Amino acid sequence: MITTHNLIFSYSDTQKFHFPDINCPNGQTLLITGNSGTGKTTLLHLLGGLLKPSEGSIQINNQDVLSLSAAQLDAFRGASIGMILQKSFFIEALSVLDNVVLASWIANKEKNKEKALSILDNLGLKDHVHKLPSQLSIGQQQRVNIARALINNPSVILADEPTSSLDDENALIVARLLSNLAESYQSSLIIVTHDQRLKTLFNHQIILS
Ligand SMILES: Nc1ncnc2c1ncn2[C@@H]1O[C@H](COP(=O)(O)OP(=O)(O)OP(=O)(O)O)[C@@H](O)[C@H]1O
Repeated sequence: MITTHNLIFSYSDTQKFHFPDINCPNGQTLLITGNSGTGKTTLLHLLGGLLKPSEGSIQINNQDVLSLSAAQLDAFRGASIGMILQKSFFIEALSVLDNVVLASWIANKEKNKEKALSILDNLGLKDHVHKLPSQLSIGQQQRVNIARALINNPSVILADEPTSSLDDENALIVARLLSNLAESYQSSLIIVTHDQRLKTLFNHQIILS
């Protein structure tokens, strides 16, 4: 469950973002759309604790995220937030499986290989786990990204343009998959996108202007 109240952020004196309040319960998907430059990625980075607002509050499962110290926030992010960024950043020398296992190691010093295999299997990547990321298609790489974000059972999944580099078929597959996984894991899923194809898929939407 993630909620925000009165979030305000500025990169400079001339540009101030005042974001609408967010309320995304467990298991629900919220789509945040808006034209280029309206602050979608900025908002996602605020929600993920990568940027700090000048005003406002963010609560994740009743934790006031902005009251945490930098070290506490790092630990909280690792345990509670899964981020799917627009570009995939893999360790290219490691297999798909090891890239996913590494994410659990970073968060809690556990090498959870069985779970990584099970998530990759759920995502239709069973036959690709021992390949290098560069040997996969873009759509498959995006699914590895999703596996990596889910390995620690995050309360909140934040996805930045997860479908914009995908063709129509893969875009719909990835969007539905993400939403179904969020529901079955009872995570709150927030997708920011300008991908018009997703607009018909989700009931809960906020448009930034
Ligand atoms: N690090 C930064 N320093 C200064 N200004 C920035 C920075 N990052 C983004 N901006 C500005 O903030 C505004 C919002 O950027 P943001 O990336 O959040 O928009 P967006 O809605 O995600 O855009 P797009 O759909 O094009 O990705 C833009 O005008 C951008 O130039």
